[in-house]
Amino acid sequence: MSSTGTVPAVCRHFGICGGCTEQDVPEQIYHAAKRERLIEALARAGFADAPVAEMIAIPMGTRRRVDFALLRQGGAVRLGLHAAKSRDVVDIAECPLALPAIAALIAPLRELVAKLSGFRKSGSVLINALDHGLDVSLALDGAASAADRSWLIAFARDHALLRISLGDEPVLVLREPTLDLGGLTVIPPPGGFLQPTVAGEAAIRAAVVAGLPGKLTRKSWIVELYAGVGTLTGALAGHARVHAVEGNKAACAALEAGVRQDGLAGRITVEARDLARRPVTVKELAGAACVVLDPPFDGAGSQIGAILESKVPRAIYVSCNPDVLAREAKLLRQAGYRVVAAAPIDQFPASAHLESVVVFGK
Ligand SMILES: C[S@@+](CC[C@H](N)C(=O)[O-])C[C@H]1O[C@@H](n2cnc3c(N)ncnc32)[C@H](O)[C@@H]1O
Repeated sequence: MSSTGTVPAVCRHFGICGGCTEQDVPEQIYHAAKRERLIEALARAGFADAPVAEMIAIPMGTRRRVDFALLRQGGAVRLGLHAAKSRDVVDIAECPLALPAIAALIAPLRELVAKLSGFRKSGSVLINALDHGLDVSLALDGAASAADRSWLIAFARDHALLRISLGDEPVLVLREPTLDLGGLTVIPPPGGFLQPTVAGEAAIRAAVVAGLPGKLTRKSWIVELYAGVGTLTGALAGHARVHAVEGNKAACAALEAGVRQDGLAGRITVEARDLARRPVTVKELAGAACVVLDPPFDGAGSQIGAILESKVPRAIYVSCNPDVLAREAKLLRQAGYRVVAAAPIDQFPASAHLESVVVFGK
């Protein structure tokens, strides 16, 4: 999207920080250009007249997952996002994209990591806002000392965090870090993947549920691929039985525990599986009413083949990469699918990134 520079950017770091490259584009032009990216991706796949809905807008100040980079340079610590197309860390004083509670931690976190002997030169700090507060996980490039752990504990108490962790190891849990995923409550692993905004997540969920086949019965079942911690799983289970497949073991364990805790074991089965190395097969897909897939940025790759060969009448594709979507949608068209609905969602406000949900039917 080309910047027109006709509205003032809201952040003082605009133009340097690589996070929000489109802040100065007037809203209407920005939303139209993003929707156009989905129209264009589907046209490239051979769906020239795909029914693409209006853009679902997400406001600034709502991002609930932020991964800040850390760099120690001389005596100072830089904390922020990378500069555009660079490994340089832009030291930030504000982040209007993030939830205010996350932005308020920027300065205190910088002070905290400066004191840590386990932080030598580079690292990162991932903040997830969950139902009742913030979950913070630090990745450092050295071994944390006992004193470092004491600093982390004091920081978590001072800022009333839910949990503070070193990588995936919790150092202190002050309150159960729960997350309501619309029909299922889970405790995500430290730093685990979450959709970046709550409103965007709800929009994805609504578009996926709206795309389900009309004639589902209690006995129908859905195969959900790349399920994460279950962002869509609980909502899907309200309509059919779900077999949820995910490659990250910690995410699977979180989802499985949530399913048991919420008494959904009769509706949802969970499988830890690397879909790149061991895709779900045509045989395993046989009889499913629908396959829902939400692959990582580089797409479903080798998993697509079995979907193409299967007789699954409906495939709902959640995408964060329009170029890969174009490639994989073309294969779906060649296998006899048409586009039933397509929804662009501004899950990454003020950036060129686009999230979309495309419903394919045979
Ligand atoms: C875009 S996220 C979507 C997660 C979930 N549907 C959500 O909305 O939160 C992609 C998911 O794919 C998983 N993943 C990546 N590569 C995978 C693979 N080879 N096999 C299985 N899962 C994989 C990631 O762990 C991540 O949970």
